Amino acid sequence: MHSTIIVALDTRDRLAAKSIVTELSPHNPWFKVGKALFVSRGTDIVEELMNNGANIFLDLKFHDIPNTVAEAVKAAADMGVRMVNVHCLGGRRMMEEAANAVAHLSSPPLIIGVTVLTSMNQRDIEEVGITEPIDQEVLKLSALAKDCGLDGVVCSPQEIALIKQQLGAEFITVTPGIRPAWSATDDQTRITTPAEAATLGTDYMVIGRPIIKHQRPLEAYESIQQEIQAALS
Ligand SMILES: O=c1ccn([C@@H]2O[C@H](COP(=O)(O)O)[C@@H](O)[C@H]2O)c(=O)[nH]1
Repeated sequence: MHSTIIVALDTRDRLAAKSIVTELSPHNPWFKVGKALFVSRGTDIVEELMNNGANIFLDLKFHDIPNTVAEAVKAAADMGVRMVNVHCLGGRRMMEEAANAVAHLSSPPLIIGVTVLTSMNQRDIEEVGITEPIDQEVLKLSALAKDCGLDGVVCSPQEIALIKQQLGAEFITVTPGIRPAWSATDDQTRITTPAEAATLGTDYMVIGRPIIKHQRPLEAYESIQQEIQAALS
């Protein structure tokens, strides 16, 4: 069992992003480029990071009509990113076209479906019309994503066990909502510690503020890595 840390580069500042990448370079982690960095720095920053050898998760959470999402996924694959995501709520045809868009490639990016955002609690989802218990909604969307040919889902670490039990260990879980005991919860609600997420068997942990807002990002990263190793040993 192995859990890969993906560091979320949630900044609009190219130099700040580069400084974190350089500081963490001894560990060669994966990096996530999301909306803030991509909207301000575009494909240039992605290419720059990949030229330095980084594995990139392009977290733009595509949610649109099937043709538009398929074209966006193709563009992400052309860039050479290792992982890209779409919203499961885009539905079956959208997810199938996203998966089919890269199926012919020899090394396609992983296509991951976003289930229910880790910032949302039961009340939040009820307000937007979802009445199921949150874990059942996540499982339902995950099963649909798998049926459509996606490689895995973004979910809370609290839902890893349910997804792995019901959909198989090979179906990938990518889990934000990771908070070491020493860090603030921020806007996340469905959280666990890195040790708990590792024990539950997550494949990728997405961690942003606990590392990038820490006074010493390398120290934070190494402390989390040690916590994970201790949990798995
Ligand atoms: O459900 C989701 C989907 C994506 N995210 C993203 O993960 C990181 C988490 O950052 P933290 O600072 O560790 O909270 C962030 O980029 C989100 O956009 C998520 O949190 N939840």
